[in-house]
Amino acid sequence: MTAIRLDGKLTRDEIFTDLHARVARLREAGITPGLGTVLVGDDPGSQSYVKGKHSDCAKVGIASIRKDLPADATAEQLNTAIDDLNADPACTGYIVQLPLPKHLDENAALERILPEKDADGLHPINLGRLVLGKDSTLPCTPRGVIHLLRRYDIELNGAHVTVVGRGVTIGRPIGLLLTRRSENATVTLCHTGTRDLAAEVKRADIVVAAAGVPHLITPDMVKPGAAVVDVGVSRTDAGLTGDVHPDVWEVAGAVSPNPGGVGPLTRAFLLANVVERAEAQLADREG
Ligand SMILES: Nc1nc(=O)c2c([nH]1)NC[C@@H]1CN(c3ccc(C(=O)N[C@@H](CCC(=O)O)C(=O)O)cc3)C=[N+]21
Repeated sequence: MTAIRLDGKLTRDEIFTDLHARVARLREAGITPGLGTVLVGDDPGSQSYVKGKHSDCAKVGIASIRKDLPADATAEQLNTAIDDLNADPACTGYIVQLPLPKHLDENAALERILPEKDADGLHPINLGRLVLGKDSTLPCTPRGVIHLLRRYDIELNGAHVTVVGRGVTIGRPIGLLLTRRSENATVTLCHTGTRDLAAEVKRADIVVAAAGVPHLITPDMVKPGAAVVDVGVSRTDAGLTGDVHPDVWEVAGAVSPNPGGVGPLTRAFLLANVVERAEAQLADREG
């Protein structure tokens, strides 16, 4: 038996079709959504992600603004780039690409972003609103995971989801989304301190692997028929390697591969957040 493939690229294309139409409507009303990116340094992974985000923008008609700083940029230079985007009316939403070089403070950078321009949904105000159950800009990768599962009719209501990894971009926030009444899942969050990872994964109807450890999830750990979403990615000598061992395809009912799974959806929901911010601006203007 081999698992069905949760196809992130196909699903991304569907989202782009919808966004393209919404962007056209905004432009007719005189608002062009604009995505800004702040990239510090020349890490090849980050360079390639940022490039991908700007080429996605071109596909759906969103303007894009790049601010690239050298690896030795000072906190003042970073603050200036953030303040410029906060003040720029052409930028309706933006991100500071993570990770930042070690000498810069990521939390300080995230907090400096105007919450209404936070395209990542990682500003403390937006994360706090999510905890409180208020409308907020949602983190892109968790949104992508949930959209992909729903797209392939994988039942979330009552499902047991085991999340592996406690990072701020996925592991921490995805539990907040999945345990809302609208998703109604039960979530176990595992990390490097988890005593028996295999047992926690084995009980899951859905496994979300976001640890960044190559092939951490092996077939013996997976309940037959479970859905496995591979979010973690590592750059190895052999190329990009996900957290899920390829033999898991023989046991699982559905697998979201990496690459080709959640990554394209992270980018799609980044654009969706930018479009939604611009739509909110339009509603304010007309309200
Ligand atoms: N402020 C911030 N926001 C982020 O959303 C953010 C970030 N920092 N830092 C790094 C991570 C990583 N991330 C990815 C986005 C797209 C792919 C993606 O599209 N991957 C393709 C392959 C692309 C390739 O080959 O490089 C795929 O999975 O098929 C992967 C990873 C966003 N991140």
